[in-house]
Amino acid sequence: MHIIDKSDIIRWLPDRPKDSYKGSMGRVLCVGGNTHFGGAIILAASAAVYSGAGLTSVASDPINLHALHARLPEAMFIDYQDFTALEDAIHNADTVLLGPGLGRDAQAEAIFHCVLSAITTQKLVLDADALYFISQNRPNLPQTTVIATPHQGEWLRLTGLPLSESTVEQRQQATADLGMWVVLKSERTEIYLDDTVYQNLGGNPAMATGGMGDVLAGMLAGLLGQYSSPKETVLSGVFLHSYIADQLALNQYVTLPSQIVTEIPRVMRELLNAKQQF
Ligand SMILES: NC(=O)C1=CN([C@@H]2O[C@H](COP(=O)(O)OP(=O)(O)OC[C@H]3O[C@@H](n4cnc5c(N)ncnc54)[C@H](O)[C@@H]3O)[C@@H](O)[C@H]2O)[C@@H](O)CC1
Ligand SMILES: Nc1ncnc2c1ncn2[C@@H]1O[C@H](COP(=O)(O)OP(=O)(O)O)[C@@H](O)[C@H]1O
Ligand SMILES: [Mg+2]
Repeated sequence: MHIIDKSDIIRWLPDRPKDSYKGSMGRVLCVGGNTHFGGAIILAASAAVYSGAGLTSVASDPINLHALHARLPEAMFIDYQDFTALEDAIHNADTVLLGPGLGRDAQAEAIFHCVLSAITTQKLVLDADALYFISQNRPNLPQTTVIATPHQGEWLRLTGLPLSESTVEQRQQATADLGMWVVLKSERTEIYLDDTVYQNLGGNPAMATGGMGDVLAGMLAGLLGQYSSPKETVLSGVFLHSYIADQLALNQYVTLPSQIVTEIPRVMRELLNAKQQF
């Protein structure tokens, strides 16, 4: 197992080209947020915007529209019950995040299948309730980069393998069977990328707050349109999320997911400055 190394993260961090414009910095669509869990998709979309995505849209229940725009006017909005609009939005995106706050009812299941069928070349990040539907249905996945971000409960539901009673080799085989890259979240998050397994040593108990995983999923989606290598993006997103949380925890008993979000641009700039000094 490889350990994620800060010097690699710094080396991989992309410098925004001089001729960057919003359409070249990643077009992200975040799908989720039912009538109960709007906060989950708002946090994820905020993380995508603050990670530098050029254009971010949210497909969600209309009840979340005003809350989203009050916190994140940068995001565009689609009613996720309108499947024509949803499919159009997917085709206009280069990365889709599906799952935070989606719920598990019949409407959520229909949206889940609509998104899976509409994906063509878009990279796909699956989190939360999208992973529930994967574990229930085992649908065919699109032939594109698919990244799942389960916590231990979601992992157990997906694979039947308890984290504490399985080996890395068993987990590697399980991710190969799933046909996705897997970010298996814990206090020592493991990242399964084809034949290579990485471990992230960052992170701390001040992160144990609802919404923390939604922010990670949004960061991954936001970064995917900016890096040239999806593997380097996943490793960088996991590292940055915990690195920011560790900085905040030096002075705070608990680190709120929304505080991680607002720190992302500053910390990315800090690491880019370190890169430019070499
Ligand atoms: N502000 C919001 O709107 C939030 C909404 N959320 C949404 O709430 C819905 C349900 O998410 P849950 O994660 O609770 O659903 P799950 O039911 O998938 O996971 C919780 C279950 O997993 C078990 N578990 C075992 N190890 C765990 C671990 N290390 N971490 C977490 N759980 C572990 C728990 O005991 C529990 O039974 C999702 O749609 C999610 O996106 C959450 O993201 C929290 C914030
Ligand atoms: N004690 C801890 N040490 C390190 N990281 C933690 C700890 N508790 C939570 N985290 C991190 O917080 C995130 C929690 O994700 P998740 O359970 O999906 O949250 P939510 O669904 O509430 O958004 C993961 O990235 C996990 O690694
Ligand atoms: Mg979660």
